[in-house]
Amino acid sequence: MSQTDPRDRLIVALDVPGVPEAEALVERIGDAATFYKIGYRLAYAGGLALAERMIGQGLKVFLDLKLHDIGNTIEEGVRSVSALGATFLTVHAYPQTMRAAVKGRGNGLKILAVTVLTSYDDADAQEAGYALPVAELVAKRAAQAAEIGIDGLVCSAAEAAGVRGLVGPDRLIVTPGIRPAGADAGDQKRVMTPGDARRAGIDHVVVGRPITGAADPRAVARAIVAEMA
Ligand SMILES: O=C(O)c1cc(=O)[nH]c(=O)n1[C@@H]1O[C@H](COP(=O)(O)O)[C@@H](O)[C@H]1O
Repeated sequence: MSQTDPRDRLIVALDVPGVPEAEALVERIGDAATFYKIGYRLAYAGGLALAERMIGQGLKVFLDLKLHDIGNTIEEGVRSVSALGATFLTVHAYPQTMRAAVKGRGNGLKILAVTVLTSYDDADAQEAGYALPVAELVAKRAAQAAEIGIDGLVCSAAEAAGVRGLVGPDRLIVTPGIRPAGADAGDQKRVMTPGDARRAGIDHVVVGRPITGAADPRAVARAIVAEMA
């Protein structure tokens, strides 16, 4: 699949309980999507072996493991993940963690740093002990990530334009919290439509429930790709 295939802009979050459900969903979506995200729920239920099978079939896989640990553990863990052949892996955007992840990456794996989760607003950041408002915390972490040599950033689309200014044109910006107009936001607090996200200069959007919970996931995936074309 070429880097310029417009379908690659959509990453479908396979937030389903197990491998049979994930395989059924990938089958139903068919050629409407090329890129899938496997997070905790599926990774700890056979999802890593599934990831290798999907990669073998020519699909791209984003392993959303959001790693965060002491440097040595991160470096060696990222080395293990590199062998799986995934395209993206997430780590939390703490400087020690990001430096170690960059050291351990190989085999074409790109490291994405999660700045501030899209379910957080300023009150949530304050509750977690951060003095900075979310926008400033995102900016600080994005600047640190760029300096460390991280491949891309995960942030909300609302922050994408500011992050682009900080990290330059070569780093990837990947945004969850994307909702087609009229879709339920669920627990996401900083949301944007696919079209607006594209206009904000993001490289990939991550969409879960609006596709996985749809009566026709393939049609929703197609519509999202078309909205970003
Ligand atoms: O790293 C992520 O993918 C991520 C970061 C973040 O800040 N917010 C966020 O929602 N995500 C993930 O993006 C997906 C969004 O799913 P939906 O809200 O169902 O579209 C979920 O798999 C989340 O784990």
